[in-house]
Amino acid sequence: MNTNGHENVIDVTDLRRVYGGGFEAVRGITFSVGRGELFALLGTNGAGKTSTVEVLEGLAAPAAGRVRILGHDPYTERAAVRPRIGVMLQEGGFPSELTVGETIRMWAGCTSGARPTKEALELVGLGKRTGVRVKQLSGGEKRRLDLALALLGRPEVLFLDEPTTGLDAEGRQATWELVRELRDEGTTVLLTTHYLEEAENLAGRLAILHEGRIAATGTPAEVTATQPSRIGFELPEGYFLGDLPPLAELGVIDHEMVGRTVRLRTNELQRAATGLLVWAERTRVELRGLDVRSASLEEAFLQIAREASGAPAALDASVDGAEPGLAAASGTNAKRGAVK
Ligand SMILES: Nc1ncnc2c1ncn2[C@@H]1O[C@H](COP(=O)(O)OP(=O)(O)OP(=O)(O)O)[C@@H](O)[C@H]1O
Repeated sequence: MNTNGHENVIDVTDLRRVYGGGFEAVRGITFSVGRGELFALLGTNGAGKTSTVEVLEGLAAPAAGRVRILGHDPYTERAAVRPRIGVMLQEGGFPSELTVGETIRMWAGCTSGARPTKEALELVGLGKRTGVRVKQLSGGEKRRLDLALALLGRPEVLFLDEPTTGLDAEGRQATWELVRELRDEGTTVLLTTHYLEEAENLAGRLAILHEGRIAATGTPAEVTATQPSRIGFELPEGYFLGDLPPLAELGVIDHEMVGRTVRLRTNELQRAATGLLVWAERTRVELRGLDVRSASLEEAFLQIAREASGAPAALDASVDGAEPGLAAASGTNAKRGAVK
């Protein structure tokens, strides 16, 4: 049971995974997912997402720690767990000479309580492709066939490893819609993705993995709230940073000025924005290009990954859309200061 009194369908405690040769890809992670929740695992390439999910799916044993899926050990009690879960691997391997219809019928033959194959294919938008050989499907269509196979057994728990990679925008939206419907029907979903927008749209909670450890976890709003908000504007000609109200008093934690563009970071967005606007009003100046924004999940992700690697925070990430760190690394004419 979790703290809300709901049954934990996925329970992971101090999980470690070590590959032959001794490389520790997962270094002690703990999280749980309640029934009907959609939990996203995010992380940079090689962070350990697939290594984690494979253990949860019962495909590999943990080196240490405890994993329970629906109350069972997915590795040693595979027979109890497998019929109740659906797995969409990152790379599904289908016999390429079979047609879509033959593939799903073959799968249905091995699945207890399978949905009608026509229904599963229609759910993923492949209803009209039954006669097509798998080798003739596009990459996105293959991903959708993978999803149809994962859904076939009406799973209580669905593992989706990068389900929308290779899908066009329309296919991605359709998959999101389907995943939302499944979640609303009570399916518990564990999703790994590189699309932060996908996690922001679908996940009730998420964890950001970095080098085998959880660097941040919570609801998307909680994770983004850990990152400072940003304000950017053009300082009018004839004005200098020193003409602004004392930035520390506005709750600004650091700032930089590149040309006439001022960028600030703050954990007190309303106070900082109000202070600046009151100053501008009193001084009768216009703050051109004023841009006030909370961190997005993407910014939070990039910043958390940077911090976890020991790199300094980037000031200019959201104001002009540059990749965080680029200006900090190369901005020779940038004046930058931490606000004491
Ligand atoms: N079979 C293996 N043997 C040795 N090391 C491996 C093996 N599989 C993965 N690794 C290593 O484990 C680490 C985690 O890999 P994993 O595939 O879990 O990351 P990921 O977060 O899923 O990455 P991606 O986003 O690129 O899919 C990486 O450093 C990877 O090189």
